[in-house]
Amino acid sequence: MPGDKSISHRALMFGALAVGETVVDGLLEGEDVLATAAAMRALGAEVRREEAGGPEGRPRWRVWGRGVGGLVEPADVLDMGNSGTSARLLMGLLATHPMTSVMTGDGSLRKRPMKRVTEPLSLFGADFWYREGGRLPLAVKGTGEAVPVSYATPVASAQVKSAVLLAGLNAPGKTTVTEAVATRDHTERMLTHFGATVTVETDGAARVVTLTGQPELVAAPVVVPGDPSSAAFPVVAALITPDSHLIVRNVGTNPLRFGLYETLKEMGADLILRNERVEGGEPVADLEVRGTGLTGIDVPAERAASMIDEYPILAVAAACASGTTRMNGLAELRVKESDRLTAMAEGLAACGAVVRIEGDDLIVEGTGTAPRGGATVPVELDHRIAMSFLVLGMATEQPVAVDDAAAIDTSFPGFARLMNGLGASIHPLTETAAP
Ligand SMILES: O=C(O)C1=C[C@@H](OP(=O)(O)O)[C@@H](O)[C@H](O)C1
Ligand SMILES: C=C(OP(=O)(O)O)C(=O)O
Repeated sequence: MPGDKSISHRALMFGALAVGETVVDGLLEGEDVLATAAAMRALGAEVRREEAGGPEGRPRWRVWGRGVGGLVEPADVLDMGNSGTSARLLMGLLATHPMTSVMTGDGSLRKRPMKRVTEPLSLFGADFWYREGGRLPLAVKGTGEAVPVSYATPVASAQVKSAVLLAGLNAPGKTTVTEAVATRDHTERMLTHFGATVTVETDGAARVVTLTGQPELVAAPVVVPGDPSSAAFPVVAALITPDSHLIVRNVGTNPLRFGLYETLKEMGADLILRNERVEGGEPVADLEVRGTGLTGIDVPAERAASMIDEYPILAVAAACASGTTRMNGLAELRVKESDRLTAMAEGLAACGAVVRIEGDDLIVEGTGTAPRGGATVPVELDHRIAMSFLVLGMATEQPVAVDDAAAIDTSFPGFARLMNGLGASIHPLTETAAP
């Protein structure tokens, strides 16, 4: 599996703030992470790639950091491409550096809401200018005299939590984020790994995370595990293809990222974790899966944060399962790279599935066999929509097409090659000549 996207972004950002050389193996070389790498270079860090410097001749990345508070003003606009994580986490860093930066992104990112981070970041003393609705392009004037902040996140979002914690890195005293539902904790884990003091108190599903500001971050090696959000595609492909048998090696199993696999097991998936171990502070395992059929279930809203990027591919699994699957509490899907709730409902319906949206819930009526397929689905710059419908096409009678597969490279370079090696037939459609 390609490296974990969330962990890859953080390895580059924290490496750029640490003193010394951070060596990163297994970095995801997707466009989103490359946008973070370019931004960290523009902010003064040295970031280098060695073609075959890592284990088994894989690329190795090295980052020489500038110390907490040591980033320099970028000379040009920072282009975060398609990546919400790059944009929002970086805004946290920029908010507490005394300089002015301008940020933009692609047509998808420029539609996504940024007030969810600019509002808490203003509490540190930063100023923001943005388009209507808090949209990119955006300018931030960071403060050199930040005050620490205590903030309760109104949305379950690891990006909001992380943006506040990263701003808190360069504020004296304790910055606290309270979240009503736990979201992925890679920021907390990796900041601790780099020497920061981060405490986490839990109260039922809620968490209170406290960071002590202005630590000296010390360079530390990072081994990036395989991305469970990417592994979801071959795993579901195997589950919806009868008689499949697949082992996916080295997949991160962090419990705050593992909701999809829990859900698939509840749907009756033959899914076994092998060789469970801890690598670089994160739990990993090999996943063994067999295609033996799935049954629809109710997926509780409380689980959404632990599988937020996996609903498109879960909806595909549900369309091939027998019985009703109800996915509850998906409001956040409307503000991803596209409106994923609508994209899945419309795309699955075009492929012949029975599906509906009720409020923020997605309901898919499975018949025990895959829907017929035979549609071309608009991707709207959303990698997960593209990959989900291509996987569906492995099980349908008629082929499924997507109108643009380029976005897949943001998180899963080599997706088509890998899936074709498993028996898929993903290929560009040849243009028919104009009459
Ligand atoms: O912190 C992160 O690395 C991410 C958090 C999630 O976003 P939200 O915080 O908006 O839920 C997720 O969708 C994204 O792919 C990666
Ligand atoms: C939502 C996603 O990423 P981001 O928010 O970083 O664009 C994703 O990868 O599905």
